[in-house]
Amino acid sequence: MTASPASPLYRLLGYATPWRRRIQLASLCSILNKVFDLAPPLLIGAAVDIVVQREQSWFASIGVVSLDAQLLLLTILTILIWGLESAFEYAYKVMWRNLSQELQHATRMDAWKHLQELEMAYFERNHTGQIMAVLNDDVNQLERFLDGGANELIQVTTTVIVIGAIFFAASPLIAVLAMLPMPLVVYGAFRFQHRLAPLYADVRERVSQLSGRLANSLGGIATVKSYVAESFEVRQLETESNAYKTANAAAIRTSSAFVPVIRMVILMGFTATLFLGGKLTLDGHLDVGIYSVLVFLTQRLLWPLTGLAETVDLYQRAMASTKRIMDLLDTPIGIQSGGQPLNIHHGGGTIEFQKVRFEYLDGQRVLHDLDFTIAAGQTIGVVGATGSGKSTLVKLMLRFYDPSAGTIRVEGRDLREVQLKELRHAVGLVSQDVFLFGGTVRDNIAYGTFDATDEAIEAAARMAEAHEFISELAQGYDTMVGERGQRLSGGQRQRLSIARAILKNPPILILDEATSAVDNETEAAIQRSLERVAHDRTTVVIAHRLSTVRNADRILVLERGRLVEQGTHQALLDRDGVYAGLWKVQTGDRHAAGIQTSCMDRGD
Ligand SMILES: Nc1ncnc2c1ncn2[C@@H]1O[C@H](COP(=O)(O)OP(=O)(O)OP(=O)(O)O)[C@@H](O)[C@H]1O
Repeated sequence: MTASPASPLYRLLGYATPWRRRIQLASLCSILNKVFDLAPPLLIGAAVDIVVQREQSWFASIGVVSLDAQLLLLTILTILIWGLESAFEYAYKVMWRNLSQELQHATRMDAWKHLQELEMAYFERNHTGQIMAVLNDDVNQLERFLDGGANELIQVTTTVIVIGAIFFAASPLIAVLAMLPMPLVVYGAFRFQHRLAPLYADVRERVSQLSGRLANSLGGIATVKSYVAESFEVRQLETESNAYKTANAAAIRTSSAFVPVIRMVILMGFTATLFLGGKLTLDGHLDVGIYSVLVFLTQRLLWPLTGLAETVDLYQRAMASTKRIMDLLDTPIGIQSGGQPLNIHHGGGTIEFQKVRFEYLDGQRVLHDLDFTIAAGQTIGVVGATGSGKSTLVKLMLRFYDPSAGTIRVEGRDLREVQLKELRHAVGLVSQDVFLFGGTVRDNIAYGTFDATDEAIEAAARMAEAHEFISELAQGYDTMVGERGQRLSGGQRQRLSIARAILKNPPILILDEATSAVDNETEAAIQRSLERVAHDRTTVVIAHRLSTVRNADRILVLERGRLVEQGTHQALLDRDGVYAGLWKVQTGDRHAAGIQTSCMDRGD
């Protein structure tokens, strides 16, 4: 994921621009609630003032002389203030909570949408579990902060300002002494925040490592079991979990020190108010009512400031998470769609590779200057030893990656210039790694052709020779296939994936080892259906079993990323080169094939 130098808060505010008005309104409600919440000590002061000063009280000075009227006014003010405090409390809670829900939903959905657009190379660089941690844990941290933390920060600031103003109005001298520790508190909070930031960034990173390990291990649970590696997996997770615990311990040590330190600093202000205010009152320089207000208010200052630690803590966690979410959102899309429409019709679909070179991220050259043309409507076989680059060829045709050099054209257009969605709509891929989604048989066939009718789905299944086994399942087309299609056999899964490609009805069909996981009988069945399907489309068939491609119009033979031979099955046999060698191996003429295969293994 990429990183931006701007602060996470700044980036979050930029992201939250559409919610700005509502954030301002929620902030206003938080402020007003706090202002009314701080008023009761003033009411107590007024009550003391009334009973001590009687007709010389502050209320009397504004014209309410009768003691009964003063008490009545005090009662009305109290009801009003408490009523307003409650009303604003309700308003800010509803607003902040709804905002937090909307923002968490929006960030998750935006991150997910952005992820869908990212190229395959991104998913090779970042593990699934790590990406999931961003979409779950990090988004939840942000939600938690907005749920309560944002309001806390606003209210603490309001408290300091309001109480500061009252102190200054009551007695500038005491105000200065009481407020003296304030800069220390704020400085302390920022210092802590500064120290906590990298610690929480570390914690977030550990969470994603942990989640990565979990996803990886659960994904390979059958391998774990078959290799009796359960205790190895437990130890591995223990390492990650311990790292998470240790990272948290460092953060806990620092964040826990905050409250005691701040409390001692505040104590200085409180004792100054208590002592100096008391002395001034005894000497007759300060009214009893005002003294009681100041003592109560210093208390009101104390508690929110100790709570500031937790809020800073929450804030810091949220910012560490925000950074990761924003980094994901800002990751540039490596494979950008071109603007031109493709408009391939059935029977069309010429594919040209012109001096195509390719390397994956590790920089190892996998394809070397490939040059070939597949005419529209032809069936082309691609064969070659394991690792010779056959599947890579397919990934380039689908633009999962772009070539490092050279050009791939479909219908004469450079793939980089055509609309990506149109290109991928035009290509149907049946690969050796069949992926079924948790859902019904019907859902899986209709994946990608979401508006297909039941009749069309059944017709595709019949063509893929899948209808018969589907009909025998307990719920037919409504049978749940389980996670990744675990409840079906490999051959059944493969037939569903062929039905899926048939339903898509693309002008170009790519079969990457489509029959590799099935028995001979199933292969024959699949072969029959594929011949029917390939009839009016450009078809690329990648196969290890050469019998699968012997009827192809042309066969391309790859060796270590180079196109070493091409021609029809018969022409290649006559040539007696690499292909002929492979054919002999597969048809049982091992002796004759010995020389050829050893050449292939060496890559000569
Ligand atoms: N995502 C990747 N990152 C780095 N290298 C890769 C990646 N995928 C494949 N390779 C490498 O590219 C080379 C070609 O792989 P490719 O999958 O295209 O071969 P293949 O001919 O389809 O093999 P097979 O017949 O075994 O499926 C191999 O050396 C492989 O290690």
